[in-house]
Amino acid sequence: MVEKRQPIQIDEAINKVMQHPLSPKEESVPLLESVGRSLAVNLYATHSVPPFNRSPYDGFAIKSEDTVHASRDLPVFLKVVGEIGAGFVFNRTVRNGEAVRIMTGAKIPDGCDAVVMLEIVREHGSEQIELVRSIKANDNISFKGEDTKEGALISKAGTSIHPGIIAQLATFGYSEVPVFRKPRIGVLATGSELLDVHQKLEPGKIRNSNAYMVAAQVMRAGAVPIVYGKLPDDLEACLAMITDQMDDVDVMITTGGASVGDYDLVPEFINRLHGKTLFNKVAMRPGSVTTAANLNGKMLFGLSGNPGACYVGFELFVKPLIRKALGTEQIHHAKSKGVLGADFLKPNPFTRIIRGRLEEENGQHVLFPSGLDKSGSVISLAEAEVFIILPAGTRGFERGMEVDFLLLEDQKGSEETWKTFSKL
Ligand SMILES: Nc1nc2c(c(=O)[nH]1)N[C@H]1C(S)=C(S)[C@@H](COP(=O)(O)OP(=O)(O)OC[C@H]3O[C@@H](n4cnc5c(N)ncnc54)[C@H](O)[C@@H]3O)O[C@H]1N2
Ligand code: MOO
Ligand SMILES: [Mg+2]
Repeated sequence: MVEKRQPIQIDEAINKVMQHPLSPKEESVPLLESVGRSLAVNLYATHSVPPFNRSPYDGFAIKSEDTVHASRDLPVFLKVVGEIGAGFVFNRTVRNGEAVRIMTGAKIPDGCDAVVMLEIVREHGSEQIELVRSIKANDNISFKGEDTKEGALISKAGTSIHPGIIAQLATFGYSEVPVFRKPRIGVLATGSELLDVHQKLEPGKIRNSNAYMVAAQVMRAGAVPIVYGKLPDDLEACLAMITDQMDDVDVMITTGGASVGDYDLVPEFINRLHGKTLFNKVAMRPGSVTTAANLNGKMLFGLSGNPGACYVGFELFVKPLIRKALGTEQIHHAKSKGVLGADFLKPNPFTRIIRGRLEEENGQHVLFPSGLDKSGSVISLAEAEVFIILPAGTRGFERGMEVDFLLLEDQKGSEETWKTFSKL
């Protein structure tokens, strides 16, 4: 008689996984290698930006009081006493009646309180300029600290480093950047039907797509995949591989054999490894057979062999664990609302997670399935950019109804868990 498994709700399963977090660890990498990594420290401004008052234009630095009465009828003439480009400083205090030719980015000379653009002065040789209007104090000055003051918090630990943050890191002198270490995630596909990617098709066989799909999901989540390829449905071979490699990874993922069939070995190898099963049935479709276990303090996920179910299982249960290890609180997918672009009339006792495509129509998000909505479908994943969430219940869903969806590519994520989904 086949074992009867007790399904648990998605949020409960996530909570169980998150009770076994990986502790974030720090390392240091060269500035440009930190792109896409998770910042390990709060980034504070170690000096004001800009660090000195500077000119935002090419022009002349002046004392505004010299121009108070300047007009077309009564022009003011100033003596040009020097010239500074960006990176240079004028080495004495400017006196009344004087001006310094100044280029964008150069430090405002002491004694000056305004800049006039080249376009609005009349130059008489290189020695003298003529002004026909008055200039207000502080005109055309980029003030020290106007961008940020020394000591301000710029970016929080756990933020994914993008080009804008690279600019901050460079500004504050981080040639080496403290980042959270990427967790190492082992990926092993099981199944006697599996061929390697380079192999020719044979009767009854298919190529191993899950190992590479999951490896890519691991990378998208910010961790390092250690791909062990494939093994046949052979208990001893799988046990040997997992036992050998467990020390080398933070988390182990297997795909296939998670269900109740004759060659479904996941329950057995968890047993043999004295693992503690956290769950082996989740009230969702696809991915209902997703299994999670704790083996001697490390997590093992037995994801379904069906590619659609495998993909969903990773996103919902493994990704938050990785995100937590990368120091962020936004461990879940960003969530939004849209309307269904197609009917889903069959009611389901389990929450349905449809791999979907997002379109904009009249300013509204409209959600479409991205292909064949079956657990075993692999092609529908190509266009999947969202998960459309259809709550469990006794009714189907019609085109035009509003539902929640999750974004798969979004880097920022969300702190909200599944508890917050609307019940339709
Ligand atoms: N009697 C029952 N049968 C099944 C149940 C059930 O509750 N009772 N659950 C079904 C559900 S739901 C799913 S999902 C699948 C889960 O299957 P397994 O995790 O045991 O996976 P396999 O049986 O090994 O394979 C399923 C399917 O996926 C293909 N596959 C496997 N590995 C790969 C891979 N690396 N790349 C691409 N495709 C792969 C495999 O050939 C099978 O077609 O069980 C249902 N059955
Ligand atoms: O796990 Mo199965 O994918 O629920 O169809
Ligand atoms: Mg099976």
